[in-house]
Amino acid sequence: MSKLLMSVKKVSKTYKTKENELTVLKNVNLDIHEGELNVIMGPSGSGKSTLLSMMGLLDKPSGGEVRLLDEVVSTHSHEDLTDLRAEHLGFVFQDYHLVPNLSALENVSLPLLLKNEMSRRERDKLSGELLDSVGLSHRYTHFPSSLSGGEKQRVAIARALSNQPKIILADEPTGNVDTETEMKIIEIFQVLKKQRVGMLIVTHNEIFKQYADHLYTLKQGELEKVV
Ligand SMILES: Nc1ncnc2c1ncn2[C@@H]1O[C@H](COP(=O)(O)OP(=O)(O)OP(=O)(O)O)[C@@H](O)[C@H]1O
Repeated sequence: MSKLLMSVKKVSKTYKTKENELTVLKNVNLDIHEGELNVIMGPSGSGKSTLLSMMGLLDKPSGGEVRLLDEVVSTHSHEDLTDLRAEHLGFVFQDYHLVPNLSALENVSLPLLLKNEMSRRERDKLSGELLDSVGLSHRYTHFPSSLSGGEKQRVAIARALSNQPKIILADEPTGNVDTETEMKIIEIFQVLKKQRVGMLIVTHNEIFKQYADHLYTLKQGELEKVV
């Protein structure tokens, strides 16, 4: 059995507003092992992005726990979680979250700059290689505003890979792309699998069904294993 990288145990999430409470996740259990592609599908509003935020250590569950490398991390401080994210996780956001006044190369370099372990030259080299690998060698100096949706998506993927994370979490990674780019992105995930990266993708795109090692559906906050 391959190594368990991350898991959620009995996770629930309730959003509280002044008027009411909305329980979005109910008793969710999920494991991410190295080299495995996990795919979650489910209707809009079923809680997919919420679950991904818990696993990306961007938000805390109301109940249950999130474990990273066999340590409970959901109780850690905000600062600790920021460090753990930088060290172990690559996150691809549904709406890219690129920094508008940085070029494609600078956006990809950003996690490396924050980690502060490489010279500028090394950062640029690695970031350039990552942009090459997602087919964007001709877009190093472009700002997000002059990139297409699919190009932004690929910059976001390259950025998620730049700190060489053990785990990739991706929210609708083929959301705005044409078929050719979709295949490129799937190829990237296949390469990451070979590199033993553990992945969780939430998507509406049925094409991922055929590539998933484990397929789940999330319906009204309840996760069900399909494969
Ligand atoms: N911060 C919040 N406060 C209150 N309710 C929220 C908050 N974030 C999400 N929700 C609600 O939680 C439910 C689940 O949202 P979520 O974004 O996780 O769904 P999803 O499955 O990712 O949807 P989609 O496929 O459309 O992206 C929705 O009803 C949403 O309105």
